[in-house]
Amino acid sequence: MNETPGGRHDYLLSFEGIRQDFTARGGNAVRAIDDITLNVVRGETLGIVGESGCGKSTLARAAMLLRKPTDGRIIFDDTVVTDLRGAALRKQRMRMQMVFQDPNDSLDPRYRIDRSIMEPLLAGGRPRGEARRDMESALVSAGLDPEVASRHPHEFSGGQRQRIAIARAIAAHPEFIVLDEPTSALDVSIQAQILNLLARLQREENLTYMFISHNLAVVRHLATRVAVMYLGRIVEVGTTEEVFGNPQHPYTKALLSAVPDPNRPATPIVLDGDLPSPRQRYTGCAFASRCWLATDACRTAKPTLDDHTDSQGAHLSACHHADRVSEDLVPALAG
Ligand SMILES: Nc1ncnc2c1ncn2[C@@H]1O[C@H](COP(=O)(O)OP(=O)(O)OP(=O)(O)O)[C@@H](O)[C@H]1O
Repeated sequence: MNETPGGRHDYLLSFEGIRQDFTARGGNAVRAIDDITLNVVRGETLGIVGESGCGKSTLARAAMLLRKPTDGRIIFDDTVVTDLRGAALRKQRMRMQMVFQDPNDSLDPRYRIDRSIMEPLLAGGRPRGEARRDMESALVSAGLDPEVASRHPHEFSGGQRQRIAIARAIAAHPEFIVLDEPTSALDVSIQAQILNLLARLQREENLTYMFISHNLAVVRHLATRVAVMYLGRIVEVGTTEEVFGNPQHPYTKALLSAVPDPNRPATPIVLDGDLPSPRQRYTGCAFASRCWLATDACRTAKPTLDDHTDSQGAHLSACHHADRVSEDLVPALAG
């Protein structure tokens, strides 16, 4: 089901039934992501939120074609990219880039900045003169003096290093960037600068972002739409306004309850019950063991992502009781 109005042409990237298992010695494999179908709309920032271990990074790595999923396919701009190999895969990878939480993951401490930025461009077939020009203009776009090119990463602060990592990502002129917790390791005072930089670059370069973060306040600020993950599945997706303002899944409601809101005192919902293991196979809803709305149906039938608005599929929730989530039915668990 499409979670936004419009057709395929509106989507830059689509996950279709993506599953990722990691084999384990003895016992069940870990199912890190489980049957994810999700579209990324051109020009948007799609926020991906959820607790540690819910599969956000695995989804990001799948999007970047760093690992072939166990099942399912990824479509980028009308091409099925999950089967690409060799030169075609390298060419595709130039169209998509990733910014990591730790800039050191993309900057080799032994290399000068110019080498770190230019190497992937040269590997992608860009002539040296052009690669140098792209490197310098990317540094300027990222708010840096092109002179930094001749220096090494250790000569810079964390915030500047993240600017360099962002310059490296945009130098390839990608269409799509996965931002994996890009500000989590930075001082609060620097975080806003980096978020503003990312927002400006998105406008200037027509970029589409997939933005992974634990920080819901930051997601609310930057994302156009939000997808909420729980144990490898998308449990809710919709516009940021809809998901934050009118959550339709109990798990989203619990996550949001811990975010300070100037308009109401925070009453965090404390989730009882066991968090199932990603090795466990279950028949019903993965959240049922912790959910205050759970009924027998939730323990036996897996809920699918369904539309819960009148607005042409803008807001989907995988909950048998989505229509009851907005009701104030959680007092027993409010702590
Ligand atoms: N290479 C791997 N081998 C085995 N298990 C893995 C591997 N990578 C991830 N997992 C497991 O898959 C699940 C999802 O992990 P993932 O890192 O994608 O979650 P996450 O939401 O990004 O977590 P975090 O926010 O802590 O980074 C976890 O149970 C994790 O232990």
